[in-house]
Order: sequence, then C-alpha cells, then structure tokens
Amino acid sequence: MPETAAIEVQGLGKRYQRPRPLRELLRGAPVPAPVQALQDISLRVGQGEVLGLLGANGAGKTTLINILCTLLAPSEGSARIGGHDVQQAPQQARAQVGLVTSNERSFYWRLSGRQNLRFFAELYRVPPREIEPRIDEFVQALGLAEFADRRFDGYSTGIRQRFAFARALLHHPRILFMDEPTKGLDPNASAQLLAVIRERIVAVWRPTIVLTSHNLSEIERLCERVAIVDHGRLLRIGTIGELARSIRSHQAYLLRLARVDAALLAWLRSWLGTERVRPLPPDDEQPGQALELGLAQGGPTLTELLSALIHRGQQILRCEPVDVSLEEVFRQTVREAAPPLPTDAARLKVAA
Ligand SMILES: Nc1ncnc2c1ncn2[C@@H]1O[C@H](COP(=O)(O)OP(=O)(O)OP(=O)(O)O)[C@@H](O)[C@H]1O
Repeated sequence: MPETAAIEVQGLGKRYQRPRPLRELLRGAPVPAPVQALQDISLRVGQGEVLGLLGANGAGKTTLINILCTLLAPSEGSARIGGHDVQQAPQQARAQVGLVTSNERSFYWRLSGRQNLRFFAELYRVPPREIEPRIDEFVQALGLAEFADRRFDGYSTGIRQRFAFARALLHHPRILFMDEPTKGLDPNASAQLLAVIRERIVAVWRPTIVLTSHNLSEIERLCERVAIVDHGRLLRIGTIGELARSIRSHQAYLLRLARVDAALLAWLRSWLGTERVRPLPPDDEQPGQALELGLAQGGPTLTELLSALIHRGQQILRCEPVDVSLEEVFRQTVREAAPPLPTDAARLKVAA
C-alpha cells in the first residue's frame, strides 16, 4: 500500500475579499474584485521530506501555509495533512502540525521561557505527566537550558525564535511549517538557528518540513525539493538539480586555457553552438583566459572536448562544472511564467 503523504494538496485556491472602507460602502461604490492569492495549487509532500517554498513577496506562501495549518479556509480545492482533510477533520489535521513564523509576538513577556512553554503545553493538551519531560527535552535539544528560567522580555531575537521552535514541537507534531523563521535575525543568529534546526530537529526527529525563506542559501542547505510559487500559482516543484535541468538543457563547464585566440573561439562556436561559448572577463590574478562552455546532450562529451583541445596544442589550466544556482533557477522560472510585455503595436491599439 502506498505511504500516506504528509501533505496532499489538490486544486487549492484562495480568494480574499478586499476590505471596503465604510465611506465607499455608503457611497455605493462598486465591490472591488477579490484578491486571488492562490490558484489551482496541487502538490504532495512525502513523510520526512523537507520542502522549500520560494516566491516573491505576495506570491501566496503564507496563505498556503495558513490553510495547511487550518488557520484559513480555502476558497476551493482540498488539502490533507497526514491523511486528514483540513476542512472536514481540522482538529486531527491540526494535531499533526507545528508552526513557526517570524516576528513571534504571542509569548508572555513577563513569564520565563519555561513558564511560557508550560502554558502552551497545557493549551495544546499535552498529557500533564509529559509536560515537564517534554519541556526539558526541547530546552536541552535547542540549547536553551541557561535561558529557560529568565524572563522572556530579556531574550535576544535569536533565543526567542528558538523558544518558538520549542513551542511548535511540544505536542510532537509530525509536520513542521516554518514561515521565514530567520527573518529579522542577524547573519550569526540565522546561521546558529539553521544549524540547530538541521542538527537537532531534522536529524533527530525527521519531521516533514515546509520552509519559506527569502534567503536562498538557507533553502539550498536545508531542502530536498523546492516549490516555486508566483502570483498564487505553483510554477515548478522538484529537486534543485531537476529544476536546474528544466531551465538549462546543457551542462556548463568553466575552462581556463593558456591561450585563447579568435580562431579557437570560432572553432569552438562552430562545434558547440555560438551561444554555448562564453569568454569570461580577464582576471589579472589568474593565468590564461577562462571560458564558459555548455555541453548539450547528444553533442560532444567533456572527454571529447578536452582531447580535441589538447590535440590543437592547448594547455588546459583548469576545468570544473558550473552548477546553476537556485537564484538563477528562481529568476528564470518566474521570468518565463510572466505574461509577455505588451508590444508597442498592442499598446497603440489599446490607446486607440
Ligand atoms: N487578509 C488578507 N486580505 C486581503 N488580501 C490578502 C490578505 N492576506 C494576504 N493577502 C494578499 O494575498 C496575496 C498573497 O499574500 P501572502 O501573504 O500569502 O504572500 P507571501 O508569499 O507570504 O508574501 P511575503 O513573502 O511578503 O510574506 C498578496 O497579494 C496579499 O496582499
């Protein structure tokens, strides 16, 4: 029998009604069109998988997470969390999830971290006998022991965020949603929090994780698959390698050669295709000249290319693959999905 997916989303959509100021309501102004925050989203996240959700501001990431955490109702479609439908069985679905957001404000600032965790554990109906052992478990795991009995308002933002993780884990959820968990942290605190997540949460409990972040290197370091969302639509989902292959059909290599002249460039271009041969700007600190060369499937292999170059008397100083960055994948995916800009002719037609 196939394993139940941790998250299964089918044709999910969400429209927000724009708020109408009373003044406009009284004037009888026309009802503004609703905001289509999500449109026909379908995806599946396996148990224990770490998925990164990438999208520009307003793309719909928080809306999707809030629906999956049962905090918002979808306008259409369905979502199941650990097999429980978020609308038909919200309590069972909610019991499976923990949520960590940025700018956490719901802790009690005059209480200590430990007292806060005790309060939320009761709220989440953690069995009374298990409350103290679980608090100790997460305080230890997240490196919070020395802070737990101090007042919350004295903590740094990084420590507050670790308490937010401890709170999200108290009821032992199998699925953890992290909506920009490092937003507002300095680079050191971000790196420390990320290390804690990776070494003490992901490696130990193996929960399913959905992470949103505008910091692409965080997504690259933590996530197995990435979903790119834009204007409420899911544009692509896959491993970074799969997404890279979907935007670039060739493998690029950086080659540094002792001597590059016009004849060599012309020969390479006739062999590999003009657009796959790119001389890089000279670097005074490096000998020779660097080229970026793209090898397409079905074309010459790297071994063939190198032996042909050696055969032509070239001295190869360096050769390494150039991987597509997640940033490049993201930008290109969103660019390809954008509606074409109106041409001048179309603009003139509209104006007329
Ligand atoms: N309560 C609301 N009422 C009306 N529109 C909303 C509401 N919440 C979000 N929106 C709109 O829905 C769209 C998606 O917003 P959402 O917050 O989900 O995006 P996001 O990808 O999380 O953005 P960010 O990266 O800035 O957090 C945006 O156009 C936003 O303005």
